[in-house]
Amino acid sequence: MTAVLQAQALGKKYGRRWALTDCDLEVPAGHVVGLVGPNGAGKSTLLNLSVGMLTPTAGSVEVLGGPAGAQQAKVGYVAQDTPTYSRLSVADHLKLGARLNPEWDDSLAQQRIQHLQLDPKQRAGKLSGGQRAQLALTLGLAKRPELLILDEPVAALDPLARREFLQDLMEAVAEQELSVVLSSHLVSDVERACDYLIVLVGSRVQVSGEIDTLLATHYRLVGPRRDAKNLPRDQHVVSESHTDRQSTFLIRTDQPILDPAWTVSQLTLEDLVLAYMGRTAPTERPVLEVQR
Ligand SMILES: Nc1ncnc2c1ncn2[C@@H]1O[C@H](COP(=O)(O)OP(=O)(O)OP(=O)(O)O)[C@@H](O)[C@H]1O
Repeated sequence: MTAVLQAQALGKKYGRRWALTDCDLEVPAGHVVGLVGPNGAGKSTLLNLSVGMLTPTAGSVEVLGGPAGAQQAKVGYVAQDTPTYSRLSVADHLKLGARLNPEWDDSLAQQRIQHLQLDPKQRAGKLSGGQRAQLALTLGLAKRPELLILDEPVAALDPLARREFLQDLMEAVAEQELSVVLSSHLVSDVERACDYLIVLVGSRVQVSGEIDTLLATHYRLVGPRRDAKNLPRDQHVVSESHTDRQSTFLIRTDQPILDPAWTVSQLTLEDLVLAYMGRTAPTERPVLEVQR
């Protein structure tokens, strides 16, 4: 199956600073992908490279099997600042969407606008931030793309609207041949809506994969103090902490854990994300919001 997003040694530099480095990804179709990471991690940079709005400094990125930027009819993109035309009304935006997009689903767009109780005559510039975000998301969905890329789509929405929107997304993925990549600061949103995870910290992908597989291959080990170098070779340490007598490791392994000295437990998604987020140097330790 064609990867919806494939990056090889992808990098982007602004001036002297790398915003994204050595990024290798192969995201299969049919997923809702959660791209998480702290402020400044490189999420928007990766998404902008994926839609061809930025050109790579190093490596390459392909979307739906073709060069990024050459797939505009098949890719919907809602940027972080949910761009709309402030002087155009809600209805004008839908007309524009219909004119620009060959697969435009006008009944979906009209139904959503009605459900959201947006006044079609209202100018976008007079909408609240959340309403503007909803309008931008409606345009993205009604385009009927194969891949929908959303940069912090729900940040401006209230909790109920956020939940409903994520639900809509999951339904759209189940019903249509749609894949979604969305960035978020909120593990709870990822937990609710996503089945594939990419953790990006300090311009590097720390981990990526199907969430079920990631959860099935990560463990917390608690037991008598031990040095990480004495663990079996298949056990990759994600994080570790020690007291005088006890060690706690978060590890990744495909193999069973046979050592009876360990108390072994599964990780939650939040544990897993935070463990990878904590792998940067303490001075640049990121903060991830965990909201319920
Ligand atoms: N146009 C630009 N010029 C210079 N530096 C930039 C530019 N855009 C982004 N950066 C820098 O690149 C790094 C990654 O930024 P990016 O916007 O991709 O992060 P992000 O993970 O999306 O952050 P946030 O969660 O705050 O939106 C940051 O250090 C940022 O300051």
